[in-house]
Amino acid sequence: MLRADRRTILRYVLPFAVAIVGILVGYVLSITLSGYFVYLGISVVVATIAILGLGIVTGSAGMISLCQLTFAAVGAWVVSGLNVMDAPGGFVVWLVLGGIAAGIVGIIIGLPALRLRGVNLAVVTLGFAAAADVTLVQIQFPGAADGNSVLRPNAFSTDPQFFFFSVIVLAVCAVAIYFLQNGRWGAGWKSVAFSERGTASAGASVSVSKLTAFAVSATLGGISGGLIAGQVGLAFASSFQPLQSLALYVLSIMTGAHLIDMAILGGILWIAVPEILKRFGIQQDWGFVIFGALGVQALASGSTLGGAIRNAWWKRQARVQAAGRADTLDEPAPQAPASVEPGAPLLVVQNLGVAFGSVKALDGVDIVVRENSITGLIGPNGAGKSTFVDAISGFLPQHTGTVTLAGRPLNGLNPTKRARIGLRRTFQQDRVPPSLTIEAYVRFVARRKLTATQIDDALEFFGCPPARTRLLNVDVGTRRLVEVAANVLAAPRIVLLDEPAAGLSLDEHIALGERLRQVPARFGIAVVLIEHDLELVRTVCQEITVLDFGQVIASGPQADVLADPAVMKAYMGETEML
Ligand SMILES: Nc1ncnc2c1ncn2[C@@H]1O[C@H](COP(=O)(O)OP(=O)(O)OP(=O)(O)O)[C@@H](O)[C@H]1O
Repeated sequence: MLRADRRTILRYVLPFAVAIVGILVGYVLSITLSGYFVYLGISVVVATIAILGLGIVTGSAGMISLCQLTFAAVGAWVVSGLNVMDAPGGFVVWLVLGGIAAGIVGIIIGLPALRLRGVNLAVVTLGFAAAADVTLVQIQFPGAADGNSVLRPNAFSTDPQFFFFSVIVLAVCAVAIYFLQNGRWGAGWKSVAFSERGTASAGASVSVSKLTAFAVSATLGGISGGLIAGQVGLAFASSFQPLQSLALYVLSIMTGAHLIDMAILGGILWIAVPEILKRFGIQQDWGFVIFGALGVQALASGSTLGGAIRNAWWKRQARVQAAGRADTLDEPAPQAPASVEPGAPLLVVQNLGVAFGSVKALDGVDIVVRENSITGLIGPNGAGKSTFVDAISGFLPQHTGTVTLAGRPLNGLNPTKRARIGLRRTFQQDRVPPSLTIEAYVRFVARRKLTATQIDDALEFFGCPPARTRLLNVDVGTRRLVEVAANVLAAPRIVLLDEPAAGLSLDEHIALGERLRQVPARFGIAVVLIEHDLELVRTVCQEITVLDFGQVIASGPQADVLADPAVMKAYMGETEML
């Protein structure tokens, strides 16, 4: 395993090193390329910035945006307007202001994304692009009518110099995006793309994740538009048409433009395809047909070029690492610390009821979970266990009855707020975003400062793979363990585990049981374990509550509950089986 401190250094130093190399390459190209290719080079860089931004909404956050060039038009408009006004600060300041203005428009356009998905969101964004296009044609860009050309920065006034300037802007944007992608925001974007419920239960706001994705994406769009204004001098609506935004979208989903190298490839294709057509004497509009065909292929295959290449590489790496390491889950659990006595009532549920139409999934359920305790919640299929977890964690606000955590009423709080005040849950279905590394996922879910060593220790305790492992390369059972470890590292008051052992082998069940038993003493957290596997519940839980047809039929110390004839009858159907 890579040492934790080396891992941290690599994460911070590498992106700057790559950016500096990129800038040097840009400088060399700026002094070696001939005039026409310099102009094309500027266009490639500008398109790369726009596609990189688009990749955040489409590739990272899994939404659709068909108006990236309209955000670019906002940036170009602001730069042109400030140029006409001869505003202080010069081109660089105007460029930044253009990006900020586009970012604000991005948030406004992102608002419908809080309610809309898929085709509906596509229609909204395309409608915005079409409306903006009509308006721009009518009113034109500031300075366009009287030929008031945008002034480039003094040191970058020639085309080769402006190309070099654009490369520097791209490098700055790329480093910023790298850190955003690998920070909380990026984890939020990837999480929301995979599961909104999983995102909320990690204490993150789904709305904030979506809006930040739109804002950052539009900001980059605005910066690219500002650069276009500097490149051409006089901006016109024809550079920002909705059809071009559509083609840009196609390139972003085809290449996987949230990845910086793939955004560069997208930028090259954006310029190269029409250029090649021109060389062969074919009308450049045919480029849209080619982009359309590539888009259909990308949507049909469901994967991006960048994603496919990286997945293949990571799978290979995972195989090499797996060969060199014994499976930690099979190792005996760490030495148990002294067990702690359960404390005061922590989670108090009174008269909880949930109805789906005429089906009463929960009816008058009372449960008390004490601090530092492990309570098992069992019952046959359809008894209401998952409904209970959903109601307690805030996903079923229509429930009746009251729920308090450490005396604080939870009624009316959404899942994000409940997670933030110390009530965490895991899911029966896989809600762990495969596009993250284990470490990034753990940091996202934990929502608190953790050293690499703390993460490594907790992962080792739960028998998870090393922190750098991609979740994509981890089987579903192990992903559940990572989910448990991450939620425990969040240091909540209580964690509700919905069938955490599903997908694990028998040996792994036993190992997990041993580890869960130690959670209250080791981490100071109360646990509610929802399980079908009675052996696991027997091993782990002091107290057990049994649900049947949405009602509590028994509750109390393990031995008493499991000996209860009503439980035997309801849970297993026949008494001999318990
Ligand atoms: N969204 C829903 N709409 C309608 N009925 C539902 C819904 N969710 C659950 N139910 C019903 O509520 C009851 C309780 O379901 P729930 O999934 O909570 O049971 P469970 O004990 O978790 O079952 P399992 O062990 O199979 O996961 C079942 O009758 C189920 O069909």
